[in-house]
Amino acid sequence: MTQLSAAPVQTNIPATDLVTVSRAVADLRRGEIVLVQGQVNGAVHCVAVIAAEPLSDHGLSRLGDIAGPDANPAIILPRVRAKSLGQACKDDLFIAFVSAEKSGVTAQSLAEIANPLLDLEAMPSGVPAGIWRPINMAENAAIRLAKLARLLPAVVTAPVTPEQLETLARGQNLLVLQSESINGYENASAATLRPVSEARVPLENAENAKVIAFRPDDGGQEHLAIVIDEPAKDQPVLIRLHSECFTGDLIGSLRCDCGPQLRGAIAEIAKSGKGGIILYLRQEGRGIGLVNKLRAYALQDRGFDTLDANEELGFDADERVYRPAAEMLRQLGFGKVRLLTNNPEKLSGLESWGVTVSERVPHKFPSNGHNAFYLQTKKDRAGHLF
Ligand SMILES: Nc1nc2c(ncn2[C@@H]2O[C@H](COP(=O)(O)OP(=O)(O)OP(=O)(O)O)[C@@H](O)[C@H]2O)c(=O)[nH]1
Ligand SMILES: [Zn+2]
Repeated sequence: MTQLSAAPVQTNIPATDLVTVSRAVADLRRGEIVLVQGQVNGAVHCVAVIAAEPLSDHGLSRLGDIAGPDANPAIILPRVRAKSLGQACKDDLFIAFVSAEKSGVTAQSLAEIANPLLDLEAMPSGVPAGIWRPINMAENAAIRLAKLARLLPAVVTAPVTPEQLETLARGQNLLVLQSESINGYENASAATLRPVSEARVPLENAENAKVIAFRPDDGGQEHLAIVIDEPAKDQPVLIRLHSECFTGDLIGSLRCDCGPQLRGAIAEIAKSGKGGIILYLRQEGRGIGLVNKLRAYALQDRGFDTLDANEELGFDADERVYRPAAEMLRQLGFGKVRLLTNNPEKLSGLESWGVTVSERVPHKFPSNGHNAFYLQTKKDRAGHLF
């Protein structure tokens, strides 16, 4: 971990700042420019940011106009990507490439640099020579914002002064974000989750079930609690934290074990006769989103394992946070749980937010021939307890 990524995460972020992050996520996904300000040891860095993935020549030229004639935009890439482009970058997680000239840098050439699926061995032709430099606090937060937007973690940035930032925000109606609001967004947003709807939903293996939807104040994604029967609040409650998996939960993908785990948890809770809860967390692809998970699958078909594929794309092996789960449990009135899982990080994640895990209940299902290597990798490299 570099010093930058180890920056302390602030969790008491004003509600208006959370809404700004939520709005900026949508702007970034549309190819819009946002402004990020970061401060470390008294030094202030401000950048105009555009995501590399939906980059257009129009967006790039707007960013160039913002940067002015003397400053060239930089592309911020994951270390692994820079390495495969022939750049040694020690232990920085992300690195900036600044081309020496503006001419020749097109949206397409930058998008190609950013996409590890394009299998580039060397700098694509058409991109002029340039320099590689460490990223600053604002650029680090911009990468985090791209991750929150479930885009590839690669952005194009142009440096601006704090005065320019003010002028641009007013004159061009661009959002201004503080790096600590971006870095702390997920946990701070989880603290504002509130139940917004609830209904009885009889399930195949648990007829007495209800689904409660929780929404954060900033308008971010809803998480769901599936409550089966009437679990007692003064006893440890049997629960599962289930991260969303469109492919496994919904269409029966054999690449993972999510479908059997979800249905198995419902059946096991119902069978216990004491009730329990499944928290269905909107953390598809271990928090990288469905589109990026499909990219990770494509890399796995080229020989990467499930953890390396994430890292090749510029993500951590696991990007999930557990405060949403802890917050929903708290609001439902449960402080002690028996957790259906093989993943030790779920235990420590919940406990770090004040939930007592009195027991881990193993949750293993037979492999199906397609997911054996995936399950073995989780055991060998992610410490899963099979
Ligand atoms: N990035 C990525 N995500 C994956 C892959 N395979 C499955 N997933 C996601 O991994 C998550 C699996 O979630 P869980 O089953 O809740 O968690 P787990 O870490 O396996 O832990 P337990 O099942 O509780 O033991 C889901 O969000 C899936 O979409 C993969 O190859 N890459
Ligand atoms: Zn799955």
